Amino acid sequence: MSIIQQRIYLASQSPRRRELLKQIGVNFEMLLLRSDPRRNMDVDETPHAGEAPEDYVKRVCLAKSEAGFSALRLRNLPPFPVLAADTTVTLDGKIFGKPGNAEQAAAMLRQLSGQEHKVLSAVAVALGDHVESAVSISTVRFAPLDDERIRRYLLTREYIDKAGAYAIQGHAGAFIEHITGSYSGVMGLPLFETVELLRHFDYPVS
Ligand SMILES: Cc1cn([C@H]2C[C@H](O)[C@@H](COP(=O)(O)OP(=O)(O)OP(=O)(O)O)O2)c(=O)[nH]c1=O
Repeated sequence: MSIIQQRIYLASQSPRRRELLKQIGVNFEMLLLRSDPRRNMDVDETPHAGEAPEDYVKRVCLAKSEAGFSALRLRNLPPFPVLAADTTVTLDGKIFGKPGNAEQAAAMLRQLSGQEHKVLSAVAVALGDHVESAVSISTVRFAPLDDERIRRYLLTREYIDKAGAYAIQGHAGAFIEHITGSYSGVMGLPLFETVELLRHFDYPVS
């Protein structure tokens, strides 16, 4: 007989992931790894040389969920499943993480302009040695963006903290001519894959 898990932890600082989980009625608690002074579990988010984008996003996501589960142990919290995610944008094999400043954001948006890119979102759940993950891949085609449009977008500051320097759920929604895949995945947490994984951990999702 399987045990029904009534609670999960979300190991994420991302407000988008919180919103998306709430949207589907998942009962979760936040696990803010970076706020734990005892931990030295910073996840290595630097792409390794020659690492394929899909391998990269999966590796980082698994590392976040495993670091999250270790943090539970350190804090003597009850061992419920820990969910984590990672999102990256990729164009021509290049990985676009979060821009460090407005110039980097502008450079990313100029490259995405008029092109089709992929958004990879990995989700992972860890409960001790039981760790599972899935990757959602979406294709997004941007309209051509001239410098003036990019300049105005940067003024919204919505590029901050977003992979690829844009947020589909904000003003950049108007840049998108076409998308195939998962809207929630582009936003940071692919809900279909998330629910599938949670079921494997006996978490009841309607
Ligand atoms: C492409 C895109 C990304 N994003 C966001 C989702 C992620 O929060 C962020 C990518 O960064 P991540 O490194 O995946 O996550 P994070 O650092 O924000 O949060 P965590 O604590 O879980 O590691 O980009 C959007 O909100 N909308 C979009 O359209």
